[in-house]
Amino acid sequence: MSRLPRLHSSPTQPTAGPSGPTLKRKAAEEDDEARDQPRKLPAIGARDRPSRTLQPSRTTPNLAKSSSSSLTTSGPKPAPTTKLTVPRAPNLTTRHTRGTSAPPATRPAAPPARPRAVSGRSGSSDDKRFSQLQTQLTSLESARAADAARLAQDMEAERAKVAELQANHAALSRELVAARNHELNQRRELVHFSDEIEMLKKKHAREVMDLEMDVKQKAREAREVSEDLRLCRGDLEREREAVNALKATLAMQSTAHLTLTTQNQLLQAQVEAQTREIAQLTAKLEEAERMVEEMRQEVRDGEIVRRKLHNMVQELKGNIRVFCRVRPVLPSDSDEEAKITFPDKREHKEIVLESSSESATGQERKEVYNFGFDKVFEPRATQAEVFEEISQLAQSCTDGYNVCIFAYGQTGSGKSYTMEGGPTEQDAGMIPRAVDQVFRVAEQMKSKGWEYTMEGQFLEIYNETINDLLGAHDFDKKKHEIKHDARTGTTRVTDLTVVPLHSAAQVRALLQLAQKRRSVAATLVNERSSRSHSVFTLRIRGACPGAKEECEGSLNLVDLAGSERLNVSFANGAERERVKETQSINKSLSALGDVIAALGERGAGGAGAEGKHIPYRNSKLTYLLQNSLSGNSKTLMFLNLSPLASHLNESLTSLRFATKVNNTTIGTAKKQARTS
Ligand SMILES: Nc1ncnc2c1ncn2[C@@H]1O[C@H](COP(=O)(O)OP(=O)(O)OP(=O)(O)O)[C@@H](O)[C@H]1O
Repeated sequence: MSRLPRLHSSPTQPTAGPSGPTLKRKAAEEDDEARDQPRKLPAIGARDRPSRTLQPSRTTPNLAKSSSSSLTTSGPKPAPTTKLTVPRAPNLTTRHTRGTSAPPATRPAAPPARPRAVSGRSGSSDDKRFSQLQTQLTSLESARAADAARLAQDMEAERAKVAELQANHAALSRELVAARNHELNQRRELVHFSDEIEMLKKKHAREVMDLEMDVKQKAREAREVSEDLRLCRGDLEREREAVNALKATLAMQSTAHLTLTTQNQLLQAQVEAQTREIAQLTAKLEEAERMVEEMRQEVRDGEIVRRKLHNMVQELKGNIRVFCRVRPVLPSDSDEEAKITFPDKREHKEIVLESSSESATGQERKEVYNFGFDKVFEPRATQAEVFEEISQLAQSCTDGYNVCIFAYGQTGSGKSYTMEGGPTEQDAGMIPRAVDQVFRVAEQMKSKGWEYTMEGQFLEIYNETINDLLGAHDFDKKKHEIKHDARTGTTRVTDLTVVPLHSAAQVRALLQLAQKRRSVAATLVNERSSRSHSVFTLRIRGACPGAKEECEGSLNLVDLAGSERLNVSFANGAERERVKETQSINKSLSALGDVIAALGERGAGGAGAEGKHIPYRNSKLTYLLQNSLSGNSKTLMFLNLSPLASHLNESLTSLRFATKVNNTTIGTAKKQARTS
């Protein structure tokens, strides 16, 4: 390893690297080069071994001296031989020796040939010259002989030197071989170290790479860790805040806990006191409950008594009662107002109509018609005031009685207004108010142990045909029949829609639906509501498990068709249809009159009164209302009157019919009640 710096610092050795030749290859190349140029090896060896220099022979200066002297005299001057070339010395010496010891035979013969050719051109000068040359030649020959002798001596000396040089050469060759071997070893070592260095470099590069990756990985991890640290710090900060908040809350809670503990102790003391109080109160409550039960029983007994008394009052009022109502003059009315007065300001039971006519003598004849009914309502009477008078009947209905309220009067006299009313709450008529009342009473009766279920149906009788106003089908499609149950005193109409009723609002919606269907069915010549009877029936079933009592009542609210007489003499076309309607209306209304008259006769007693036939079957209306008119019902008739003078005659006819009804006694209504 100590030699590594030298290898790196050498200018001839390229540094190892991925692009340049490797040290090993370089050494191999140098080795090959050395083999190709063996003469340079001593120089390499000399470089490796600087201390060893080649020593010149002791005889060399002599040789150089002799050669120089011989050349100076006999040929061109030889090149200086200060640098001794060891291998040539023997060859030179050998040639030199051969030249001197055995000179070629041709060389001495050449000079005589040239004088021969010259002597041919000039005689004496040539001879002279020839003799000079002969002289020179002789001197030269002698000089040459001397030189030869001297050269022979030199040769001997040179040979000795050559032998010495050869010995030196052999020694040097051995040294060279040793140097080569050494160099080879060095090269091997060099290659080995180069390989080692290469491996170390690769290992180092790998380690560096690994370390770099490690560094990157660590840097990444460090970044992640610092990010985590930052987040953790944030979390920590928040947690600290939360902990601080919790500490504050805890402090508050501790205070609150202390307060509550104190309060709790106080409350426990109170609870104990109250427990004692409760025990006392429980005893009192049990006593009170016992008393309540006793009072409930009293209420139930009182209710039975009230019903009996209520019924007695209704009976005293008469089973068919008649209320007369005169509508106000409307802005649309163009006719003169009739003279109608109401003299009974206290009980409101009288109505007086006055008419004036001219007698045959031209005198004014005044006629006064006085009528009395159960109640007479002036035009200014409100719907609420009218209903107040009939609310008792709605009460009877929940008590298990059949109640029938119908409106009678000519077209436009206010029947529909009285029964159904207008759109506002204030204008609501008898049907919605009666239904409200029934639901209200049913609710009140709950506290007395009564539970009610209700159902409703709505039909019209048009031209003696029953139509279902709550049905899903068109009018006049289904045939409906009226069925009476003599045993229960109830009436059913076949295939009629019966709707369970749960609230007064639902009943109002049903009434609106029915009204819409009637207006859809109306034509130009046929104001259907005026030309048909409509009957809304509310059936109520009540049960009082405590009293082991059940009851079933019904409320029939009837809006009759207009009762005016029509001149039918010359009817044709559309009028003929109207005549048919009027005839059927008249038929049913006169049938109603007949039924009431027959009932009156039977009620009045007399011969054959008991077995008097009541012609209920003469019209659909009377047959439907049979149970309501036969004494098994509390019946109320509204007589609606027009205030106009032009309607006076119709009003008088209606008043007479109503008086007949009012005077009729139809028997005593029976309560539809069962006890179990
Ligand atoms: N007491 C009243 N107060 C105010 N307006 C009334 C009163 N009675 C009736 N009317 C009005 O008189 C008009 C006719 O009344 P209504 O339609 O009730 O008569 P009707 O006898 O039912 O007629 P129809 O037989 O043709 O059905 C309606 O516009 C109604 O609002």
